[in-house]
Amino acid sequence: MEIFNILKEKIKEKDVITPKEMAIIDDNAEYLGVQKILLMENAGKAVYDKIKNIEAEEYIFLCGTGNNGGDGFVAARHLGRGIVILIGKESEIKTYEARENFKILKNLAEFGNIKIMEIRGFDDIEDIFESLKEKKAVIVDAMIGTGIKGELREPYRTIVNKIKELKKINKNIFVVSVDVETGNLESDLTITFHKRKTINKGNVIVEKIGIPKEAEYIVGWGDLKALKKRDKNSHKGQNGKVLIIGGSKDFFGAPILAGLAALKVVDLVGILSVNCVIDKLNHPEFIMYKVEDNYLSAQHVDYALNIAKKYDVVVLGSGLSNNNKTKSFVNEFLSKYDKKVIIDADAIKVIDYDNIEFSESYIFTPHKKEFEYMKIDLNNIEKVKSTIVLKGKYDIIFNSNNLKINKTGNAGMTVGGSGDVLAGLIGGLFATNEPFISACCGAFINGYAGDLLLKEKGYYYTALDLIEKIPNVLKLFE
Ligand SMILES: NC(=O)C1=CN([C@@H]2O[C@H](COP(=O)(O)OP(=O)(O)OC[C@H]3O[C@@H](n4cnc5c(N)ncnc54)[C@H](O)[C@@H]3O)[C@@H](O)[C@H]2O)[C@@H](O)CC1
Ligand SMILES: [K+]
Repeated sequence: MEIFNILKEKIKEKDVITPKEMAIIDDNAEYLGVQKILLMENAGKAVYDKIKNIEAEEYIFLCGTGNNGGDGFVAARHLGRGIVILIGKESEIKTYEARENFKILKNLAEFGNIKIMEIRGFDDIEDIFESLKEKKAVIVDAMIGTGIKGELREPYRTIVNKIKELKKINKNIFVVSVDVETGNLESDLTITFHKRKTINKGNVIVEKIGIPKEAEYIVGWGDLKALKKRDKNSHKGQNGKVLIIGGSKDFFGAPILAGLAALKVVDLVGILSVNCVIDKLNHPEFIMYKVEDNYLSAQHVDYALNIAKKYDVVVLGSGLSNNNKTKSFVNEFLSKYDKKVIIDADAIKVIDYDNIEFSESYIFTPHKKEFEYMKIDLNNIEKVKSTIVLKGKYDIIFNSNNLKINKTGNAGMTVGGSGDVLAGLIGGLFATNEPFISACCGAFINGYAGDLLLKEKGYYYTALDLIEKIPNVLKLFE
C-alpha cells in the first residue's frame, strides 16, 4: 500500500470523467458493497431537491428504460406529483433498481397525484406537448445517461427535437437533465452525479450520491463489464491475435502457459521460441515458430519482427532467461517494434532502461524485485506512459494518468507459472482493448480465478488450473 499511497499523491485525480469511466465507477461502488438502489435513491433525491424549488403548473418526467430513467422515477416519487412518461413498456425496463422504483410509482399512481404513461413514440404524447405550449412547466430529462451508445435512436430523437421546439415557443419551459443531457438536448440545468462528465455542457451542477472515493481506485467487475464485447458476427482473427515470444533451454513451460491463457480470450496464438521448447510442444491450438538455438538472441530479431507484424500483441519474456543473448534480443526487438507489447519476467530484467522510452504501447508486469530493475522515479511519473502492473498481495496498476488497485487473488497464487498466465491473459485482452483496462482486468480475472480455486481446492492448485478458470470468471461478469 505504501507505493499506492505515494502514487495517489503523484497521479493527478481527474475532475471530469467519460461516461464509460463513470459506468465503471458505479459498478465498482457496487463491488465495494454500496447497493445501486441506494445510489439511485440518492440520485433521484438530488434531482428532486433542485426541482422542488422551481415553481410550475406541470412536471413531466421523461424516463428511459435504463437506470437514468430509474433516477427519474425516484425524483417523481419524492415530488409526489406530475406525469411520468416511460419511453417503452414496463417489461422493457432493464434493471432491478429501475423496475422496483417503477413499481412503487404504480402503487402511488392509484392515489391520483402521479400519472404514469407507457409510450411507443412521440404520437402518444403529442397532446401533452400541445398543452405545454401554454403552461409553465418543468421537463425532467431522465431518458438516457451514461449508458448512451452511438447516435440517438427513435423515439428519443424526435422527443428531444420536440422539446427543443417547445422551448422556442414557450419560455416558461424549464428542462432539467438527469446526469447527462440526452442527445443534443439543451437543458436549462443538468444535475450530474459524483463528477462532471466529458459530455456535459451548459449549466451543470455536480451532486454527491454516496459513491465512495475508493470506487475510483478499486478494480472490480465494473472494469470487466467495460471490456469490448465479442461481436457475434466476427470472423477468425477479429477477436485478437497474440504472439508469445519467450522460452529457452532453461525454461520451456512458461511461454506455453502464457499462450494457453491468451487463447482463452483471443482467436489466434502464436509461439515463437527456441527448438527445445517448440520440439516439446504438443498443442494443436498454437501456431509455432522455431529458431535453432538455446536462447533467443540479436540474430533472431529480424525473423521475430517479420512474424510479429501479423499479430496484434506480443507477449515478451516468459521463460526467456537472463543472459547477454536474450538481452540483445529484447533490446533490439523493442527498438525496432512499435506495436503493443506485454513485457514480463526476464524481459523486464534485461532491458536497458537508460535507452528505453516508456511508451503507451507497453504494459510491464513486474513483481516487486523486477520493478526495482525498472528504476522508475515515482516523482517523475508523468514520463511513464506505459502501464505497469506491480504484482503483489494487492496489485497496483498505474501509468502517468491512471491508478488502480486490485485485491483479488490469494497466497496460492505464488505457485510457479501464475505470472506467465497473467502476462498471457493481459496480452489477450490488450489485443482488442486499451492498455489500462486490459491490465486492470487481467489482474482481476487472474486473481478471481485463484479465489474460485481457493474455495474449491484450498491452496492446492496450479497455473493450469488458473487458466481453466478464466472462462468461468469471464462468464460470471458478462
Ligand atoms: N449504475 C449506477 O450505479 C447508477 C446509475 N445511475 C443512473 O444510471 C445512468 C446509467 O444507467 P444505465 O447504464 O442503465 O444506462 P442509461 O439509463 O443511461 O441508458 C440505457 C438505456 O438507453 C438506451 N440507449 C442507449 N443508447 C441509446 C441510443 N443511442 N439511442 C436510443 N437509446 C439508447 C438503452 O437501450 C437503455 O435502455 C446514469 O447516467 C445515472 O443517471 C444512478 O442511478 C446512480 C447509480
Ligand atoms: K438524461
